[in-house]
Amino acid sequence: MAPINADVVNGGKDSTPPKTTLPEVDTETNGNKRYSYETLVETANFLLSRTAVRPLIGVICGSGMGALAENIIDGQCIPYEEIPNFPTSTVEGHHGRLVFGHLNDIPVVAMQGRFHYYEGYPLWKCCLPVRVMKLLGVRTLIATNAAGGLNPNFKIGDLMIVKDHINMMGFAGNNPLHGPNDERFGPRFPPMNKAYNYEFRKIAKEVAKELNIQDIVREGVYTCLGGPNFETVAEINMLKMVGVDAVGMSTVHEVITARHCDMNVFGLSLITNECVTSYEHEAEANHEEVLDVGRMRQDILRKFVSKLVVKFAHTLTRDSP
Ligand SMILES: O=P(O)(O)O[C@H]1O[C@H](CO)[C@@H](O)[C@H]1O
Ligand SMILES: Nc1nc2[nH]cnc2c(=O)[nH]1
Repeated sequence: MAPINADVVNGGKDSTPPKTTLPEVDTETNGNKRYSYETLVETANFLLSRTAVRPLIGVICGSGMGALAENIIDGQCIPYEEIPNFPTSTVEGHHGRLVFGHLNDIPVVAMQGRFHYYEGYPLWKCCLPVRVMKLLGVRTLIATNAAGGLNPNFKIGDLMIVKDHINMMGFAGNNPLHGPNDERFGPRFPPMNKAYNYEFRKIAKEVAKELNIQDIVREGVYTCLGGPNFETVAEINMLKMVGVDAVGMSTVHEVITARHCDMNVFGLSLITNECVTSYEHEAEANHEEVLDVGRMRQDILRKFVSKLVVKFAHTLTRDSP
């Protein structure tokens, strides 16, 4: 085989470097300059000028779970493209807008579309909306997601109350709080042993009974991997060994960011597929199936989350001075 001729690769005899189509980036930040507290205040002020709603609870809608925001009365939608400093959604099943309004009379803001690491955003940027919510006055975050089930007792379509998470990406040093810390958001070393509010988890189990959906409501440990590929058989078997019940590509970093700035957190996974644990298994995970299960469960999810919002808001009123 003839050797590769660098001149030909470079487009001829000209020794000037070839033109690249890649944008120039700041290599240290991969083109993603961190935003200061003041910049996020500007973003929050922009939103406050666009809506009269002053949300107490924020909801992040998982893949295919955007219908959660459809119960919002007087919903006022603001596309991410219009919001200063906001990233944009690139994943199917994520609308890409904030919806402000009322769920059962409780002022809320919902993200119809979240940001994932695999879209090319650093973790701090995936979590920027959480900090903006905090600046808007949000005190409780409900983070929902679609996830693959590892627990053999889980079925497709089950809802898993997140009891805890394992920050796999954090084990490798990739954390939304990596970098300089601004104490106005929270402390340098935030504790994480109470990440998912215990009282909220109890309330959610009671509400599940009231709605007679207790048979499909489970509780377990979630982990987030970077994605975008689904897992290998060996990876799933390893995750099972360390106690993971459901795996996805989101939520963990949002929860860390929310807890850092002292928000209360409730996490809910919709089990959209069974994770494959054997090489004989024919089926493969796919995003279409994930979205289909979201559609299948949308009515139940809407009822469940609307009721939770009211109960969670009451705990806030009770705690307020
Ligand atoms: O976590 P959410 O956004 O619900 O989405 C989950 O579903 C997608 C894969 O189908 C991934 O983005 C995974 O994270
Ligand atoms: N990583 C991961 N994310 C998911 N999102 C929905 N299902 C899955 C899954 O099986 N694995």
